[in-house]
Amino acid sequence: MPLKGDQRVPTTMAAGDKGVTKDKVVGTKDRSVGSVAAASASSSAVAGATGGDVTVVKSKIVVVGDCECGKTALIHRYVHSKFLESYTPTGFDTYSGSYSVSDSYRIQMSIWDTSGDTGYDRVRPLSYTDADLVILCFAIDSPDSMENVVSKWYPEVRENCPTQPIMLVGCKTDRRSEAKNLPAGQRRPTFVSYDQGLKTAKHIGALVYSETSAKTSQRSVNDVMEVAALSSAGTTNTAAAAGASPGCDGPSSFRRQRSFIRRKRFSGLTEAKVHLRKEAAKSCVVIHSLLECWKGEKREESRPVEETEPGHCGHLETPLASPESSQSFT
Ligand SMILES: Nc1nc2c(ncn2[C@@H]2O[C@H](COP(=O)(O)OP(=O)(O)OP(=O)(O)O)[C@@H](O)[C@H]2O)c(=O)[nH]1
Repeated sequence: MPLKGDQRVPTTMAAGDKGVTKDKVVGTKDRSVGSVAAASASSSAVAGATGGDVTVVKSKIVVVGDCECGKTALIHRYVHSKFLESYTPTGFDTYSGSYSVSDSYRIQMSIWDTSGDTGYDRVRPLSYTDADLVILCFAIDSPDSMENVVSKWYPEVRENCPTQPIMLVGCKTDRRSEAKNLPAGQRRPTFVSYDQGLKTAKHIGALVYSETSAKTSQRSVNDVMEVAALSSAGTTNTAAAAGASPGCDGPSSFRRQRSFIRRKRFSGLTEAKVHLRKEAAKSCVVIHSLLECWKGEKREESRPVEETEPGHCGHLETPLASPESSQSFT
């Protein structure tokens, strides 16, 4: 069954609101390559658009990591504010979320849940197409899943997303406290420590390292997704918006912002949020001016020929393309 298009996005939201559209918009367990490619094509809309006074930027976030490490539970908790106790192996699923940076700037996320199963190793790479950011997960109660971050996931991500930011997320932190209450004599599982996670994040050049519990901490999950939204919107989208306007030079502030996100390593989510919010506000201004510039050019282009080139046959004025159609320039 092919993946369907999305998506419902609220038109008004408080600034800084995580503003999630709590709809799982696509819920297939489709394993066919074709449907993934189709979805990829439809979600490659990463250009900026203005809807009324609100600048909407689309971003694609891909979530990867070992089987059962907690990817689906993390996304589900964010989108539906509920912990998913049961385990159902994922094929490919996409979810939508919307994050309001300010009253006039919204990031519309397409969140791609993938399977950690090796059976999907040849198909999964299709999910990375047009990704703006990758969330790489492991479970803190599974040292193997962290080893696989370095030996399997990082190489796969870099092969398919050579420059996109990566966030490293250690899932299931509640298991640490759970283990403290184990009856005496019962074997305590081996955990990945916070420092080990941080070290791995540095090793792979991740933007930030964070630990979450989809079971007990909505806040930790929201923080991760907020930083993901802000950093994803600061990378490819601004490039797409710049590309939407071939005649307008990409402003230097836009280039600075992209390189800032690619260079930056944050010590934690709080620091990441503060910096990324500032950068996001700047990028909103940049995107808005690029779109205005592009619209101006379209107006110019669509003037009847005789106005500018006497002697040629005139042509009918073509209607102004909607901002969304700027995607075709990306
Ligand atoms: N205690 C605890 N369990 C969790 C947490 N997150 C996920 N789980 C459980 O771990 C199991 C696997 O979680 P999923 O989120 O489905 O795993 P996944 O990474 O999406 O797995 P695949 O679809 O196979 O790639 C489920 O039974 C979840 O309930 C968590 O934060 N704490």
